[in-house]
Amino acid sequence: MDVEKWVKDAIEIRKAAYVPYSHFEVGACLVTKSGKEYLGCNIENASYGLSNCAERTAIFKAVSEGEREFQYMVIAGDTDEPIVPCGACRQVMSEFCEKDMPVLLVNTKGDRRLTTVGELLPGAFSKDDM
Ligand SMILES: O=c1ccn([C@H]2C[C@H](O)[C@@H](CO)O2)c(=O)[nH]1
Ligand SMILES: [Zn+2]
Repeated sequence: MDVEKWVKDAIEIRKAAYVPYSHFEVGACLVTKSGKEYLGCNIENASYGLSNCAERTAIFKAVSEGEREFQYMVIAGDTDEPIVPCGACRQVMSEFCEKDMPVLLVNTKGDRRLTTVGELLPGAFSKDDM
């Protein structure tokens, strides 16, 4: 567990964010059980609703490369309190990550809040509900 590196990398990847509309840079570091990092940033669009959050960018990068087993996620933003993920990202995290997977929410000042996928979206809709 190299949490300090994952935090550093989540903060750093914010530089890649494409945010001409919100100017709000977000970074995410998703770590596989084998220890590989997938980094994501938010990518906006002139058609605002098509924007993709940093968390989903990281998850979709990993899944599209064949990864399915994840151990940890860090999400970073320049927020007063540790950043919180949106509802869409909570649902996508629930699809691919175990409920007890730790999610570390951070800001650039160094504040941190450790939570889990299940705590972020209790009662998530899943394949068992169909
Ligand atoms: O946890 C979050 C919250 C917001 N955003 C993005 C979406 C949009 O590009 C910008 C403002 O909402 O921040 C993320 O990427 N992750
Ligand atoms: Zn989101």
